Amino acid sequence: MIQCHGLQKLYESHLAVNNVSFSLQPGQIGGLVGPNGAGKTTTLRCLAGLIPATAGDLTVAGCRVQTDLIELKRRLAYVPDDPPLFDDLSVGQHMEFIGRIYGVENHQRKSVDLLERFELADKTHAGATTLSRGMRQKLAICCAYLFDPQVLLLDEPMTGLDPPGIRCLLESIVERAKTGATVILSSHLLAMIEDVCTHLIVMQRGMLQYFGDVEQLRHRYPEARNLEQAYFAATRSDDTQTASQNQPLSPVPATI
Ligand SMILES: Nc1ncnc2c1ncn2[C@@H]1O[C@H](COP(=O)(O)OP(=O)(O)OP(=O)(O)O)[C@@H](O)[C@H]1O
Repeated sequence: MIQCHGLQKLYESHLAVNNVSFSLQPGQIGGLVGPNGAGKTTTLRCLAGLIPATAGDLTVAGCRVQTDLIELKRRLAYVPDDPPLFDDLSVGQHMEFIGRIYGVENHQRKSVDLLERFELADKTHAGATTLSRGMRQKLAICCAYLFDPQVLLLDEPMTGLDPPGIRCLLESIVERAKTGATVILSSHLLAMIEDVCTHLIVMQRGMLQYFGDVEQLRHRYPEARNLEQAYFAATRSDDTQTASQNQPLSPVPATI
C-alpha cells in the first residue's frame, strides 16, 4: 500500500509539492494527473525514495521511505518516463541482471514470457542503444514486472508505446492490481486513466486538487460527461482565480 501524508518538496526555494496526502490500498490503481509542472514526477520520486522529501511521512509497501530504503527497493518498482538502461547490455541481459539481483525464481522462464507479451522477444539479443523509444519503455516495464513488486510507480508509461503496447500495458496493470499490487500511473492520457484507474490523484501547482475514487469525482462534477471534463473542472481557473502556490485553485477535498 501507499500512504503519503503531508508530502512537501522544496527545490531550493521552489515549492514543487505542497502538503500532499493520499493513500492507496493493495489492489487499487491511482491515476496521477495534472498539468505540466504540477509536481507529479516529484511526488513519485519522493515515494520511490529517489529524492528526499522536505517534509511528510511516507510509507510504501510497508516501508517507511525515510528509513527503510533498502527493503523498499526490494518491494517497489519505479519506471520513469525516460528509463535509464545499461548501454552495454542487451535486452536479455537486462532481464538476466534484474532476475539475479532480485533473486527471482525461474527468472529465465518469466523473462521469456514477459518479452513475448510485450513484443520484444525478437530483440532479446539487441543492445539497449539500438532500441526505439517505445521498446526502451517496454523493456523497463518488463524489468519492473520481473520481480513482482508490491508497489508499481509508473511515470507516463504510455509515452512512445504503440496502440497494442498501450493495451498490453493497461491490461497488465489491471492484472497486477488484481493480484494485490498497488499502482500509481501518471499520465496525461485521461481516457486511458479512466479505463483502468480505481482512484484519481489530481495535482496542480504542487497541491492536491482531488483525491478519491473515480465515481466520487463524477458525482462532484455531475455535468462532466467524462473524466476529461471533470479534470478540466477540477483544475480550471488560471484566469479566474488568483494564482497562489499556497492555496488550492479549486475547493475539491482531498479525502483519505
Ligand atoms: N531538479 C529540480 N530542480 C528544481 N526544480 C525542479 C526540479 N525538478 C522539477 N522541478 C520543478 O518542480 C515543479 C514540478 O515538476 P515535476 O517534474 O514534478 O512536474 P510534473 O507534474 O511531473 O510535470 P510534467 O507533466 O511536465 O512531467 C516544476 O515547477 C519543475 O520546474
